[in-house]
Amino acid sequence: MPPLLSKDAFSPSRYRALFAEYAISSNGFLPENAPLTELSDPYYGPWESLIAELPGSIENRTVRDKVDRLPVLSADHLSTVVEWRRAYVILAFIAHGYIWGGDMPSEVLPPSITVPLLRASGRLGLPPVATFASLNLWNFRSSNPTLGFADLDSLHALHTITGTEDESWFLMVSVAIEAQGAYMIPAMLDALDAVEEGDYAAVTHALREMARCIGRIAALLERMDDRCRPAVFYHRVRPLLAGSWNMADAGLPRGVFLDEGHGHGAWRQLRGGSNGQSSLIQFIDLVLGVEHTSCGNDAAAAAKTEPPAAVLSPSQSGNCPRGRGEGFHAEVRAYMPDPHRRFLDHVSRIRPGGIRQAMADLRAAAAAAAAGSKVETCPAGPNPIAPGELTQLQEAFQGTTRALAALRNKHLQIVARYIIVPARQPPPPAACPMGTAGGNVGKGVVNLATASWRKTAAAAAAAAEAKGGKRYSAELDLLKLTGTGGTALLPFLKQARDETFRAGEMV
Ligand code: HEM
Repeated sequence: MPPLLSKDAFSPSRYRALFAEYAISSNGFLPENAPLTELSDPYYGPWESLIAELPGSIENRTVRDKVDRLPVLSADHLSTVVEWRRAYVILAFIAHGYIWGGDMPSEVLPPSITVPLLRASGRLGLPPVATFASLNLWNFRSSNPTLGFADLDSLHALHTITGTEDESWFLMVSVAIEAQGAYMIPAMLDALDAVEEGDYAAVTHALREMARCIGRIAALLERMDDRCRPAVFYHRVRPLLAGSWNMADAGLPRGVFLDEGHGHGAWRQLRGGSNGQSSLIQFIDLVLGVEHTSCGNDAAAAAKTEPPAAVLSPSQSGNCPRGRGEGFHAEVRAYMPDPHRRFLDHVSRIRPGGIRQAMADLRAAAAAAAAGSKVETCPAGPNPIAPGELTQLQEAFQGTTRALAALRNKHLQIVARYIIVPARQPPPPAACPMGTAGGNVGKGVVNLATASWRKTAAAAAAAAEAKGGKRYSAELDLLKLTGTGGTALLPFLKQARDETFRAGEMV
């Protein structure tokens, strides 16, 4: 699917210096060129061999043995940024394979992975865990680059943790979405400028374009079902990509100890990889002025744990328990590459409250003018706005926020199909071709999928007993299901959708 407009239509060359500073390419938050497929220095051969056979090593339970025999390689031979990214991708995948690739999760990550992973993640400004950057942004190739990275059918993941086509497709849907949304970045920066200049027709036009682009993103999201089966996602992929935060039920009550050797190391509790870490969606929120306040997590678990040590924007703070402090959306910025996090901070400073606040200011000024009060200057821009123009702008803004709320609604439906429904069904037997990870409740495997199932089954039994044996709806317990990022799923996602919708109604 080609982008709506050519990338040149919104003169990205204007932003060349800005985009260079914040590592934004003509593919948005994706790199300009497809990521490196191999570290050419033979010194890193052991890493390359391990990642090449990772799914098989997890499946036959040899991954830990192999990692334990791996030497601690120095990161000093990495030089270019694309090499650092590749090292981070490899090591984050192996880390998850090591932690979750056994019957019980491993509470300790050995020095052979911890030491270089800490170097690579520190260099890139990311936490030492699989993130949207390692799984998606820097983990793809295209079999037909001339079609652009928004062409989902030609995208393939460089690495997956399960070796399944389902996982590759799951990861690539997000890559295509990032590419599809890329041209909105200069377009919306132009729109913020146009507010400043009082060129409201341009803002209206940009908002309409944005709504159409969000529609295309929604169409890509809907293609998830084409090649990613919910049961494979839920029982195999998701448990292996889980983080170490809020994972007590899944067997990591203290998180993971990152062992640096020689008696050094630290316990860390980190969110797992999640599309919620996409900078693109947060960029759209910021420009529109959609504000999120949910912590997206179980308050008790949140209060016990620390956010990752990374620079966080103070701009968004939610109604979160003390000790955690930020809303989910602000907190996951620590899981974005450092330049992208700084870019979002930059955008939030251009016009706090985004176009929503500008609309509110314009409306107040127009109302004051209609009432005959003297308006010294219009706070949203230098030019007063004509009533007809204001109506058009308002409609365009509402159209865009509705499109974004509809996208979040589609996402909720996906979450229902890929998490809620499979969580209600018993795990497949170990012998099933879907594989073993997560399908081994009876054999004592402990991970996110089996923990959710045990919780639901136990609650159902208890409730059935309390109700005199009546059939129990597991609905309430499903509300407590956690995402790979550690969130209490449905309330959080619904709140994000409703906050989006409300932003449109506020103008
Ligand atoms: C099978 C497909 C998917 C599933 C099961 C899924 C699941 C989830 C879950 C569980 C969360 C809660 C946060 C967390 O625990 O990390 C979440 C959040 C989020 N996801 Fe997805 N997701 C899927 C695909 C996508 C895709 C393709 C996108 C790309 C647009 C996306 C965008 C988001 C965003 C932006 C959030 C943060 C909440 C928000 O801002 O609305 N998800 N997702």
